[in-house]
Amino acid sequence: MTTILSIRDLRKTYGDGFQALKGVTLDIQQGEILALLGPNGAGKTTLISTVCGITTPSGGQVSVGGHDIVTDFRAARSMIGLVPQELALQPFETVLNTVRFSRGLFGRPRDDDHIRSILRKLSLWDKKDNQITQLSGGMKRRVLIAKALSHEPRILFLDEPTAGVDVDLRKDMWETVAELKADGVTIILTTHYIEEAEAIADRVGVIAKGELLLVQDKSTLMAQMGKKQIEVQLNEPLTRIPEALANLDLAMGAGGDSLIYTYDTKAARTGITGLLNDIAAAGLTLRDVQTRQSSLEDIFVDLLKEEAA
Ligand SMILES: Nc1ncnc2c1ncn2[C@@H]1O[C@H](COP(=O)(O)OP(=O)(O)OP(=O)(O)O)[C@@H](O)[C@H]1O
Repeated sequence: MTTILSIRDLRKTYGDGFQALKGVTLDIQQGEILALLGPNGAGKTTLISTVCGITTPSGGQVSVGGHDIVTDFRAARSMIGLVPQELALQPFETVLNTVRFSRGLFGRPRDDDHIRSILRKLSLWDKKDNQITQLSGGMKRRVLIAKALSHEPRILFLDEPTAGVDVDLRKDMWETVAELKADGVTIILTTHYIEEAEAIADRVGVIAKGELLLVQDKSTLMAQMGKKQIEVQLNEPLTRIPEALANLDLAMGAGGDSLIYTYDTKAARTGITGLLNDIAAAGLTLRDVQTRQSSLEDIFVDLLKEEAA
């Protein structure tokens, strides 16, 4: 694996003294999709803006394809495409000219074949002569992506690509991101939507109050999510777990009137049938059974709670 973006101890203190980034360290591998999750004000946009040179870092280093974003800014920036949160577009310009113009801003020679292929990929070719103002919100978002891809960047930043977007359009956007990845583009996106991270990311990072709390493979996180608990409520409270159930790795609920069994939802055998049989064989009778599943959302909320404590 090749590291395409390396962020080391990145700090940002705004002019009013507010510390928006408190030493973020992160390596991004070529071709991966990383989703950055975090509550409002966590520092996600600041992180992206700093890497893209819109905001100056207060400390730390960032290099893009080996180019330092401060001392070798042009080379670093030319490798990056940025899709901002706001729909900042010239309303009366045509789609084609808007995207062509963006490429020119990076000093790249005109290449209509490349622009055509981007517009085709983003299903915008039919609209190439339309003014931006004639497009739907979803199409405008696609134009922002086309602009960001116009100069052939290797890394694409998407800042909340589906904020306020309906479900169909969100799924559409996920497909577009998957196609870009298939073309070898590295993608870093910020999102408030946990299901978005679940749907498209290879890795998930959680950021809060300017600190990166966790970065992990999505599959590892999903394995954590895959845990489910079954709580068996008993008619008679226990003082201790009966000997006959000792090999089941059970926990006793508060007050001793329930037994809690944790299992992996993805396992071929969950062991629930055996559990219920063994409980009956131990002479215990059930009053009720409840199941609980921990989700990425639970993990996320717990992390933020720990951080606040
Ligand atoms: N120019 C600025 N001057 C002072 N503080 C700022 C400035 N820009 C952002 N901040 C503060 O820095 C913090 C991080 O903001 P940022 O926009 O990076 O968060 P975010 O994670 O992208 O949030 P959201 O999810 O709401 O977009 C916030 O508390 C914000 O108020």
